[in-house]
Amino acid sequence: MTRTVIAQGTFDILHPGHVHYLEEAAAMGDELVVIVARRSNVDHKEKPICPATQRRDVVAALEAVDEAVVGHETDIFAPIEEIDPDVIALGHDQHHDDEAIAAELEARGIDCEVRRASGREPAATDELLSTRHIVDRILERRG
Ligand SMILES: Cc1cc2nc3c(=O)[nH]c(=O)nc-3n(C[C@H](O)[C@H](O)[C@H](O)COP(=O)(O)O)c2cc1C
Ligand SMILES: Nc1ncnc2c1ncn2[C@@H]1O[C@H](COP(=O)(O)OP(=O)(O)OP(=O)(O)O)[C@@H](O)[C@H]1O
Repeated sequence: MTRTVIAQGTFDILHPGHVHYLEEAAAMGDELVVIVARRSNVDHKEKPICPATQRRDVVAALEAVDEAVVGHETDIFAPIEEIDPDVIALGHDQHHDDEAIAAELEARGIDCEVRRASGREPAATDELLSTRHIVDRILERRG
């Protein structure tokens, strides 16, 4: 049986940290589906610059990714219910509470494991492994 993994995030300006996360998530199963956050749901940091459909299309073009979808506007568990994954891979630094997610999955009758991916160690000292760092660097050098 195909083991489906879900990864999710903003993916505004892609960098090797995203690739690391998505490759690790893909290795947790046979098929990787990525949920791309809507602008309205990114409220714990600066809003993304690129439109959601653009972020989705670029993520979908990555080798590790089988499918990318723009997330639901109000109920972040609605796409999960529809996709019915075997694993949800949380990013190493994501603010979501693993146990709260597991409890909501159980409440909705979704039998799915919640796992954490690891962080990528910089391969070179000048690697920019965060969208925020890339934006800061652009402002510093071109602003
Ligand atoms: C299991 C799960 C499902 C999610 N589904 C959606 C969704 O359907 N729509 C959405 O806009 N955001 C969704 N999100 C939220 C974002 O993907 C993300 O966590 C956050 O808004 C963006 O911040 P980040 O990239 O720093 O994680 C989901 C998050 C989790 C953990
Ligand atoms: N350096 C990294 N190593 C491993 N995973 C990462 C790294 N950077 C981001 N990710 C993962 O990619 C997913 C999407 O993250 P997001 O798009 O918020 O990236 P970000 O570059 O960290 O953004 P920002 O810098 O704006 O906080 C998250 O699950 C996050 O944990």
